Amino acid sequence: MTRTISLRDVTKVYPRDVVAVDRLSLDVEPGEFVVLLGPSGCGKSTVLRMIAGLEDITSGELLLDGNYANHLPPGQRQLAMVFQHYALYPNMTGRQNISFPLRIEAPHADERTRVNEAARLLGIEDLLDRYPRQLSGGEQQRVAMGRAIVRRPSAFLLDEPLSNLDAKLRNRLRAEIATLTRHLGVTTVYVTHDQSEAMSLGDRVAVMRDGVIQQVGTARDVYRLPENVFVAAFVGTPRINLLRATVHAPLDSRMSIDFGTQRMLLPHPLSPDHQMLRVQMGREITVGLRSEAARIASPEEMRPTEALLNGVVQHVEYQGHESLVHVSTGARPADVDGLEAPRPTGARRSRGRRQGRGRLGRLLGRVGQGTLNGGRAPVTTLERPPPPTPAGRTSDGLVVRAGTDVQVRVGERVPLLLDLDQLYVFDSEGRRICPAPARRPRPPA
Ligand SMILES: Nc1ncnc2c1ncn2[C@@H]1O[C@H](COP(=O)(O)OP(=O)(O)OP(=O)(O)O)[C@@H](O)[C@H]1O
Repeated sequence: MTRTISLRDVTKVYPRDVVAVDRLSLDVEPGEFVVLLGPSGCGKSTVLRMIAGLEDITSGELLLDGNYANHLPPGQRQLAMVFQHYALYPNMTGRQNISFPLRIEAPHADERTRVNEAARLLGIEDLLDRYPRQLSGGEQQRVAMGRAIVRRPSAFLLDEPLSNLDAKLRNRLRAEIATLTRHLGVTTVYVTHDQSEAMSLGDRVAVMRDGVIQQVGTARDVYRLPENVFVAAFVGTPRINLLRATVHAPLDSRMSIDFGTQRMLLPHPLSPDHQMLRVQMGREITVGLRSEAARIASPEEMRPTEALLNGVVQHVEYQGHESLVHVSTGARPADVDGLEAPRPTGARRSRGRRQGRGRLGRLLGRVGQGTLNGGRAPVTTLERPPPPTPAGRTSDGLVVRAGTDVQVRVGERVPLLLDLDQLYVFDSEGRRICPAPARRPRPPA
């Protein structure tokens, strides 16, 4: 059996008025794998713990298979939770650890078949007689998973189960968890602050910030259609380039986006999306461009949907199959608050960041650095070239993906062709206005 998990307007207030979760609603369908993704302290674990029954719900409703479940003790919820810290009993073997929940439920039953079955699924049959200290981190986490699945739960709640492991092992176990939960067909809610983990695991990803869900969607949707600048900045590597800009819309000439040192003329006639920008005239906007939306190429190669910018190469990250080129264009980077919440080493994190800020005020604020320059469609006006920046300084560089055939040197001035179909614009409150909410960007050529 697998379950539906529904949260309706759920709020959690800890002592001293710390609002950890704020009117959160989410429906997880039977067999679905949903990832809660967000920076440290945004309330992910609290949501999981409320579903598990380890935290009381301050207000709102938890429904399990449509039935009100706020009051059910953890043991009656038939949910299995796996934590970041494996929490194995050190004086028990793998087999004893895995069988422990069964022995609690039915002390005299023979649990060997179920333990063997769980061990086979996890590929740890040979490790059952070892103690935790004789197991690697990945093996310990498999035993912890074994302890969770042996009860044949109707849902898994996984709280950063891989974060203590090294990157290689994490990737491997990630794939194993995806295969295992699919095989078992069990509803899964998985918490992580690692966006690449979220994107590779979940049927859907719920991006959280300050106790509030910002967007729920497939990995593709949250990447390609971020509803606000926070989601755009939190999801994707390298981080989306974000630039401050203004819309210039004179009655007698073409509309443009100004980045300060460079002006990007919008193609005429305006696309429906670009028409939406007219109302932003005079207000500050944020322009977002992912690294794959710009290319270093000669202006003669410019396509009708591209715009030209010039920049100066600041730094080149060689990645083998490609290079990430940091280019200074002289535009002002936009900041998004809260993306980089420091991750405490202990279990608890900072609190009470909510006071004194409106909801939308909190939205803007948290993006890291990113730099972009706007250039613009069929015609780009370079009013003045960007000033060269000291070599090695990359914080204000627009990051552009380049193939291995593109050879550039630090300090070199390069043309950038920007794909306008992949241009995001966010209003002064951080909401995406372009592509318009009902429209989708075209896939890259
Ligand atoms: N028992 C508690 N008492 C008081 N405040 C708490 C308690 N547990 C969590 N908090 C606060 O609630 C907020 C959300 O915490 P939570 O652990 O849910 O965040 P998280 O997104 O899971 O973070 P992390 O990724 O670091 O695990 C934080 O501000 C945290 O300090």
